[in-house]
Amino acid sequence: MSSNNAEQREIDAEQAYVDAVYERLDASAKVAQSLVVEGMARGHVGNEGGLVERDAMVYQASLRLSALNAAHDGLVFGRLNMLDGDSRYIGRIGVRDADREILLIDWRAPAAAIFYQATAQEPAGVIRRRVLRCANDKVIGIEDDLLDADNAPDDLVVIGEGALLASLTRARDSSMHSVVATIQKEQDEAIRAPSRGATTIGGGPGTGKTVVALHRAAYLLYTDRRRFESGGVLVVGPSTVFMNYIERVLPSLGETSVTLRSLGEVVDGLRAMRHDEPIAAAAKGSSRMPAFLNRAAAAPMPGSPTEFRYFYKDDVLRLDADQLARIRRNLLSGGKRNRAYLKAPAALVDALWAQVAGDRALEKGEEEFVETVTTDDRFVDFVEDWWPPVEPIDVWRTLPDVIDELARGAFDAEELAALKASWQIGEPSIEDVPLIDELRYVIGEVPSTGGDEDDVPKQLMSFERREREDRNDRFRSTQSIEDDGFAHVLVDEAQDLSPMQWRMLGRRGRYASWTIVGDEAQSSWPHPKESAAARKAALEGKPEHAFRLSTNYRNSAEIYDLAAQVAAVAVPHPDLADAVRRTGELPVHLTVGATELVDTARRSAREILDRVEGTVAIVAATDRQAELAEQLADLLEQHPERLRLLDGLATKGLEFDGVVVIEPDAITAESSAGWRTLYVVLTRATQLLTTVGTTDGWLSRI
Ligand SMILES: Nc1ncnc2c1ncn2[C@@H]1O[C@H](COP(=O)(O)OP(=O)(O)OP(=O)(O)O)[C@@H](O)[C@H]1O
Repeated sequence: MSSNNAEQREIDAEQAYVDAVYERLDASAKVAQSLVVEGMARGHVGNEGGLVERDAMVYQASLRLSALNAAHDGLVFGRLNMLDGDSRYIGRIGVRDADREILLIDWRAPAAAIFYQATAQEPAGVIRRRVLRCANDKVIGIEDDLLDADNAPDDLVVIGEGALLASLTRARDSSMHSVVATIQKEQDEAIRAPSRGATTIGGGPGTGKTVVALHRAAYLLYTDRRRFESGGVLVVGPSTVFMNYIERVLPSLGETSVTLRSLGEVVDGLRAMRHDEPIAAAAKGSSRMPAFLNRAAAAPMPGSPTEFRYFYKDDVLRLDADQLARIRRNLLSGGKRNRAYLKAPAALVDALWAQVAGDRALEKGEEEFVETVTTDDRFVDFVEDWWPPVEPIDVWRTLPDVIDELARGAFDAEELAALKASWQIGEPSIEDVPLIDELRYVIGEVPSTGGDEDDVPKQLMSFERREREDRNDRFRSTQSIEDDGFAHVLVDEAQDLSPMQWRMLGRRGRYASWTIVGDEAQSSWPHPKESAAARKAALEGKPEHAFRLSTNYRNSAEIYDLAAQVAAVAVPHPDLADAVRRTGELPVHLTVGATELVDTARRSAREILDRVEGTVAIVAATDRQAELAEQLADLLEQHPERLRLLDGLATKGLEFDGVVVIEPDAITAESSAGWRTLYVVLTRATQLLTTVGTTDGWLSRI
């Protein structure tokens, strides 16, 4: 019997089992579907109890339905043949038969753990570990690991060369996939670590930090669904390109309830896509920012009135600039600016009443005075102009005008110029988002006029302001600050977070457990010490548990050997990984004249596109992007799905079968983190790497 025949027979046998599992999955989906329909019908009962019950039922059934649908592809992926003769099938979610007997064990269940932890040295009762490769619901291949040859029955068939290698050599497409079938032991330990404090996952490029962290999120949801689903799991990554790249992993593990945000989208209502140039970016991220923002948040809005006059009976009452400033200080000393919204009229009326001297007015008493003033349009208009409820974005817009006065020397001339220039653009950048968030917290929210403000006189409680029509609705925060907290915060590429970004995430994870993923050697943040302090503050004494992943599953050993030399220039003690896959393809460097640069890069990209099946990136410094996009438009248009042009920072966390780097020396020169960025860029390639430059200074330094 040929080995092909043996494999086909095994596939057919496995298919029969897989079919039975799908039948049960379909039956469960039908039940969930009919629960949704039934729940909807209950709403028609007409009483409130019926509605609550319906909502709960529809919600639960819909969740189950979306989990069942999401886990459909490749539902069954593993089988363990045990020493006692039993078989256990492992899948993306758990499935039972009509008698509640287990057909498929959820990969996160304790009974599935040995699928990942058993080794030939310690088989833990497992004889053969089998990975089923499926396309949709069809088994198309099998990869076996024989873990306990001594105890294997004679007729046990063993197919393939091991699942991991088979999966690593597969072509990359534009999104990350789950690795649930081939999780390695050290990765499994990080995935299943208890959810306490902060779990850090470190290790060099391509060691699976991202994919492991995502599987960990799915694991936590499985182990304590109530806590993490109701409290929320927030996954934060560097860019929208990166979020698009990873977005399919969790749904494919049956988890659809996780909030995925890039750093420019962490704050509700904001969606920033653009990075600032390095000087402005570093200044905005710096821990020198909060003090300035505090002052900016307290300052009057430009154009607010500096005087108020009011005629009452025989008196001319006047609040001049000094008096208004004093009232302002008092209001701010009592708390956040918007929180004082209801208190401002009372403070003003008090100050006015103190000036009343005329007999007619005094006779009528304070109550009538308050009534008269607070219902007078002139007063209402004044308060509206002097103490409007402010949106953080409105204060953010004032920053270029107030920074000279309010930063009090915290930034040097070069930084001030860069900050002002960036703010002139008018749209918030990714680096502005934490600033707006900071302002949001400093300014606070306008209290509801529910009537629980203690010391506000009755008349003032009903003091009504007119809605200002000119407000910029686009960036208005949609949720209240209280809604920001999550039960778990997962941060990827954490080595790049600025102090301000740590503060922004810290506010969302005060009561959360954390998973923090990073590799210092890949950092593009210029001031690591400042960031470390902000990280510590964000985690507020939570205990940390560190895991380190050691094997590079992405790069060929040939590519990683070169990249590791760049890492050694980039940082003193890089955390290097072991790349285990040799391809025989050495990286290529071409030195050419300036006029040939683009054509050579185009030719190299074309060659690589012909040689690999999957995706290819052309990477160049940020300031060449626009020009190259035009020059390479023909090629990019020919391969919209496979080819991308990116700058160094935008490649963070991504991977491609082939990479062409244009002018590596321009990338190292781009910022103080340039060498680390080049290290990131070189470690994106799984198979082929070509660098093209008019100089090769970087090669002579390594
Ligand atoms: N156990 C595994 N089985 C199969 N593939 C794996 C496994 N672990 C990691 N990989 C693959 O290795 C590649 C790198 O993984 P990932 O992007 O998570 O690494 P990383 O450590 O976050 O990298 P970087 O720090 O460079 O961003 C991905 O294609 C991932 O699917």
